[in-house]
Amino acid sequence: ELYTAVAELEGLLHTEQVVITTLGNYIYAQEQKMLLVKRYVEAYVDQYKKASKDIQTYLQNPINAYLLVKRLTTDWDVVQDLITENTAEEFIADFDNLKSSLKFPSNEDLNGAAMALTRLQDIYRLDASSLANGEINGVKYATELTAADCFELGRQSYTNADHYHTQLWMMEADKRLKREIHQTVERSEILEYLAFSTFKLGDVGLALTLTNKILELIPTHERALRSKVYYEDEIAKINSVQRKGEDESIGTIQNNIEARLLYGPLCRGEIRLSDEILAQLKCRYVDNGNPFLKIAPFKVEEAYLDPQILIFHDVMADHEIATIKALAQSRFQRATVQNLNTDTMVAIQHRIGKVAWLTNTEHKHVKDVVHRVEDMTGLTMETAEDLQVVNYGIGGYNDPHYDFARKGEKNGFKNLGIGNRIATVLFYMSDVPQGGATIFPYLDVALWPKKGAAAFWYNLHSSGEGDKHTRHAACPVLVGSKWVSNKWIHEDGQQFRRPCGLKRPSPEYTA
Ligand SMILES: O=C(O)CCC(=O)C(=O)O
Ligand SMILES: [Fe+2]
Repeated sequence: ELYTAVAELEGLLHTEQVVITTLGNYIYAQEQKMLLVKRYVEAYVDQYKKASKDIQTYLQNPINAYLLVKRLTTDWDVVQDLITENTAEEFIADFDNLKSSLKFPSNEDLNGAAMALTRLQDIYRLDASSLANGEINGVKYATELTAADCFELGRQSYTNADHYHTQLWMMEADKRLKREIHQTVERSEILEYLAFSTFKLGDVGLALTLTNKILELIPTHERALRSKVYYEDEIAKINSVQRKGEDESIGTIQNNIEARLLYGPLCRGEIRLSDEILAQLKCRYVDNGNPFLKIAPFKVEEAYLDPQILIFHDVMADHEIATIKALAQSRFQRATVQNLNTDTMVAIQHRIGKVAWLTNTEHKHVKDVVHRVEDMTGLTMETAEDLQVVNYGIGGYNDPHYDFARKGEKNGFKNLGIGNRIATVLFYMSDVPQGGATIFPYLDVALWPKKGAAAFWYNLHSSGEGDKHTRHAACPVLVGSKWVSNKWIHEDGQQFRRPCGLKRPSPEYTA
C-alpha cells in the first residue's frame, strides 16, 4: 500500500539511502579483504619468479628455504582464513536488522505500482516505447527502462491476467533486449510470456511461431515443447470447427479498457466545451450579502451553468493547506468506497488514494475552512460531514460516481446528518503537473486542480432527487501528487437556506 501516495514513497527513498550505505560498506570490506589476498599472491609470485630463475641456488639459501616453508604454512593459513572468513554473515545480520527497522515495499506494492503505470498508459495513450524511454508526453522525467524492467511490467500484468499489457511490455522487453550489450533478462523467458499472452488474446498461430523461436534458442525447453503440442492441437481444432470466443477474462479486461477510453479524451484535455457554452460562462465577485465579504469577496468562476458548477478561487490559504495535509498524513488509511457490485477486489481498486477525516475541533484552520464553506455556499455546516482529505499518488484516481446516495443504496457517509448529500465542495490543495482532472463525463467538463481553489455544485435537484448530470470522476494522476478535500453538505437543515421545490433554482448570488 506504499505506492499509492507520493508522501509514502519518500519513506522508501530513505530506505534506499540506508541500503546504499550498507552495501557500500559491504563492498569496501570485501575489497579490503581482496586487496590483502592480492598482496599475499603478489609476494608468492615474486618469490616464485626468483626461485624459478635458478632453483638450486635459491633453495640452498637457508633464508629462502625458511621463507618458502613459511609461505606455505602460516602465510597460507592467513590467506585461507581471509578467504573463508565470512564477512558476508555480518552484513546479512545487518540486512535483517534493516528489514525490520525500515519500510520495504511488498510484492503487492510492486504490483500496484506496475498497474498504475499500465492504467496511465491506457488513459493518457502513452506508448510503451516512450514510457520505456522515461518520457511522458514528450517530457523526459525518468531514466530509461532496461529489458528486465519492461519484462517485470509484463510479468506483473500477467499475474493480473492482463494479457493485453503482458503482450505490450514483453514486446518492448524483447525490443530493448536486442540493443543491450549486457543483457538483463533471458530472451526465452520473454518469449514464453509473449507466446502465452498472444495465445490468450486469440492469435494461436503467432503463439506457435513464438514458441518455435524459444525452441530454436533452447531445443530441450520442456514447457515450450508442451506448449508447441498444445498450440498445434488448438490450430487443428480451429481448422475443423470454427473456434468459439476466447475465455471471458479477456472480455472483461477489454471492457475495462473501453471504460477507460470513454473518459480518456476528457482526462487528456482533448474535449472542450463548445464556444457557445463557453461564451455564457462568467467570472464575478461574490459576497452573498455577507457584510464581511463586502471587503474581500469571493472570486467565483462558472465552470458550467446547468447544473451549475462553480469554482471559487483562493479559498484555502497555503498555511491552512499545510496544516490539513499534516493532520491527514498522520492518519492515512487506504481509501475505501462502498461498492454496490459487491466485487470486493474491484472495490479497492476503483479509488486509489489515501483518505483521512478531520473534525472541526481538531484545529483552528479546519474550523476556519469549514466556516468559509458556509460563507461560500450559504448552507449550514451543522449537518455536514467531517472534512475528507485525499492524497492521490501516481496513477491515483476515482472512478465515475455520484456523491449522493441512490435509492436503496446504503450510504457510507461519515458523521452523517439525516438526508442525502445535497452539495459538494471540493478543495484543491495542490497543483498537478500532469493529469488528475475532475471530470463530469455527461457534461464534457474537466476541472484542472489549482491549489487553493474549490469546486462547488449541488448533487440534488431542489426536489431532493439526485441530479444525474453530476456524475463525476477523478482522472489518474500522471505526474505529481494530488491533494483534495471534500466537504459534503447534507439536506437536513437547509430548508430555509435552499428552499425545496420541484424545479432546481439557480443559487442566487449578489454580485
Ligand atoms: O479528486 C477529485 O477530483 C474528485 C474526488 C471525488 O469526486 C470524491 O472524492 O468524491
Ligand atoms: Fe465525488
